[in-house]
Amino acid sequence: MKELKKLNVLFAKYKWQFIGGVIVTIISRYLSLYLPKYVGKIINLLNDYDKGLITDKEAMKDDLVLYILIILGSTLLAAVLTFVMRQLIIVVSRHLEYDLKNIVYQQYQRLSLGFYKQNRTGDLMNRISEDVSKVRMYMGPAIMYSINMITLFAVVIPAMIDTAPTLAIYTIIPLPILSVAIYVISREINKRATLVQEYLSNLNTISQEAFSGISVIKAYNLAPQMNEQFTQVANDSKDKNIDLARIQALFFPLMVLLIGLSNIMVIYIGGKQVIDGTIDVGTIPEFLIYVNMLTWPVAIVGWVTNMIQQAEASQKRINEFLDIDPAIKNLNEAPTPIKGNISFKNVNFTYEDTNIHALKNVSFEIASGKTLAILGKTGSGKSTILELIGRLYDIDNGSLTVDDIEIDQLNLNDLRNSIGYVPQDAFLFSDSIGKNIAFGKKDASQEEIEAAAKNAVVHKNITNFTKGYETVLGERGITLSGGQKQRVSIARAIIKKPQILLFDDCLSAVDTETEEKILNNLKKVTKDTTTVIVSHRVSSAKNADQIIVLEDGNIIEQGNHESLLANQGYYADLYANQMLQED
Ligand SMILES: Nc1ncnc2c1ncn2[C@@H]1O[C@H](COP(=O)(O)OP(=O)(O)OP(=O)(O)O)[C@@H](O)[C@H]1O
Repeated sequence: MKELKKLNVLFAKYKWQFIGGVIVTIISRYLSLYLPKYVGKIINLLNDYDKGLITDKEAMKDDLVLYILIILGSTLLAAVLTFVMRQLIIVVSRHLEYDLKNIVYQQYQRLSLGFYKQNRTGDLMNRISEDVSKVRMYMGPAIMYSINMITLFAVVIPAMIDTAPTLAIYTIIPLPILSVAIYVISREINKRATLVQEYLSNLNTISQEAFSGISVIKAYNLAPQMNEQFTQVANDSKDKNIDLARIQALFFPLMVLLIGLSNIMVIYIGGKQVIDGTIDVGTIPEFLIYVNMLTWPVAIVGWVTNMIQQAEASQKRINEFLDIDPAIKNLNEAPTPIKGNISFKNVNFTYEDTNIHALKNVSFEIASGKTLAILGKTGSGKSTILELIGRLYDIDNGSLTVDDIEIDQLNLNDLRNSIGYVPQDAFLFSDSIGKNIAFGKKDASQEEIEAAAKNAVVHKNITNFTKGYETVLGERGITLSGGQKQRVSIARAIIKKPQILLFDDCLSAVDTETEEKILNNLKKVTKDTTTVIVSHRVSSAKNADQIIVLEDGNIIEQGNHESLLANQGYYADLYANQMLQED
């Protein structure tokens, strides 16, 4: 229960509903005692009449009607209260589930990029859906059934002992056996159900990958292999389902058997006691009802125990994420407006998970409003520089300042708000193109959206679609070409009019002519914006105020187009090669 303690804060928020739920449960269980008591009385009355002990038939009839009305009234009231109990406790559990999901989601948003690189999306999704659902089972049904069972025991057992103590002991004996048996079975059911779940998720992964990669599958004629793989996993999944069905099939017969045994015990022992004259005949039906009232809650003890164990395991997984301190924290809540002077002095950076020393003693400066281009072979550390400017990671040592303030001393929100970032692989949401562009600026008008699209040279492509800016992208919407995606992503960044623009090789999928147009437009609209362009193409870099060339995390060349050409190094070679290709 250690892990579940974390939920107490949440429970406290709804304590009155809980207390109400407990009170209502106690009253409703108390009312349910009237049924067995009065059934017993009715049988005794009829028995007395049968033996000729009652002579006033009319008075007896009146008593019978009264008893039946009492049974009806108490049962009805108990039913209404049971409904209220469910309303209180189960509704609270849904509120708690909602609160918990929000807490987990907010924590996800706080966590740094490194966390997402280390954890699989499926796992993140599972903790917020599957695990939270299992915890809800503890917060709702498990607690409700436990309260129900405890109160039922507290009222029924004293009533039984009060009526017939010996018979009560014999009747109660088989119940713990039932409880243990159900516990063992439901544990096995859970084990098998978990396996079924795992196989189902394998099946989902295979089908999802087959659908997403359908073009590769068709091009390589891999359909038969995929079929075979799918059939294999589907077969395993079916076997696991059958295993589960087998054990589930045991559950109810076992319950019926044990209830039957308890009933026989009541009739056998009770019958003997009636013959001995120690109890009335009406006590037998009264006890039969008690047994049936107690069986379900007792059976449920095993089930509830399992539910709590599962919730404990799930909450442990949730806590693992909740307890993580984000690697990147905002150390300054005071506003720090950003102008965009960026300076790297002997910056070193190593990726913790791979231990790759991605930047080695990197130094350069960009004045506000100037453009820096970064070139270099793949894996040389270009994107890493952009990630450090966006403070997605903190540097190991050296100094990285923006407007002469160490980057970690800036208000993180101000820093991020001042940056327009276009990643290497443009990610667009399954929403309209217009909304995807406006994502960079919440209150953007249609004119602003179109102006950004025009500057990113994608406006014409968009207006060619039948629905224009309303065209929905994503799984069920249309898919844009690589170059179109990149340009929509650029429009999203520039609509924000940021102080710093970071372009991570985001012109790679557009032809050089369009690239030229975009860069010229950018020059006009981002006059005061510090721009960093990562590229493999000299054409993207040649007009920059400053160019650096990286190799294996080191700056090997630094200057502008002319000085680097004169240098006759990597840049000059690259330029010569690329000019040759264009010719
Ligand atoms: N999140 C990460 N975790 C661990 N290592 C990483 C991570 N991102 C990049 N690296 C490693 O750091 C080095 C520099 O990567 P970076 O992405 O900065 O290169 P790049 O110059 O932008 O390459 P490309 O031109 O292919 O995009 C590479 O060796 C890469 O494998």
